[in-house]
Amino acid sequence: MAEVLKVAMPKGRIYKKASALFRAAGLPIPLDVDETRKLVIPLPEAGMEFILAKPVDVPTYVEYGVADIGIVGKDVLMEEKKDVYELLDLGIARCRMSVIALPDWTPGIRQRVATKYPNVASQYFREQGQQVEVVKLNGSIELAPLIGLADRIVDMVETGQTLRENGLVELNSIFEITSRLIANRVSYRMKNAEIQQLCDRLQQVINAGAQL
Ligand SMILES: Nc1ncnc2c1ncn2[C@@H]1O[C@H](COP(=O)(O)OP(=O)(O)OP(=O)(O)O)[C@@H](O)[C@H]1O
Ligand SMILES: O=P(O)(O)OC[C@H]1O[C@H](OP(=O)(O)OP(=O)(O)O)[C@H](O)[C@@H]1O
Repeated sequence: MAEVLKVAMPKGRIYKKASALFRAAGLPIPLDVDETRKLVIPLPEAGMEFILAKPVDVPTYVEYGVADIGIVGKDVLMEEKKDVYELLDLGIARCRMSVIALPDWTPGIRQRVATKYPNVASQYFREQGQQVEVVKLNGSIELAPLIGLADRIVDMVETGQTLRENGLVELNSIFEITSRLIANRVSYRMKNAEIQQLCDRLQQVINAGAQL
């Protein structure tokens, strides 16, 4: 008998794209479960159970093994550095991590950088040999240079609309972001057949270039 796969699914912008990818791979997954208040969703027909999580917590559930697999942005993986396997690049929720400032920004001796990703930002500026003070914020990061909290920010850019509407410029891009399929190390061995079958089905859809 095939084992049920416990899947940590991020609520929010990734959910719809990820569930569309699963459906394209032939799995009967509902479109709108993230709009209910229910957090654990049994999906017996798909051989799965969804755990609806805050995106940043997905690697934690997977590392601890309460979820066998999960879907998460590369940004979160780079920031959290959890002990999980990264199995597949799903190619969805594409954007980039960038350094952003007001157009009149100039390099100073010691500058302040605001971000939701303090580990990513600290590592980047260390590698660049730049001394900066990193301030952690939890959202609306673009506010920081506008109101004088920071000289630069490290944040995600997709369409560039947020930057344009706030008169900010992208100084440089640090890395590209897409969502990834991750697995718990023990689950990957114990439920290998189920996980491998899912990876193969998803890979086929990704290779076919389905527009989700
Ligand atoms: N503008 C964007 N375009 C494309 N992908 C994005 C964009 N912003 C975020 N993402 C991707 O989607 C993931 C989840 O983003 P989302 O905004 O849903 O979550 P969050 O801001 O962490 O959650 P919450 O709003 O609950 O705090 C990010 O980790 C990133 O990989
Ligand atoms: O280039 P764009 O298409 O404008 O997308 C980029 C914006 O999207 C994300 O914000 P999100 O919507 O997650 O809101 P947040 O500020 O609460 O993090 C990100 O932090 C940027 O602010």
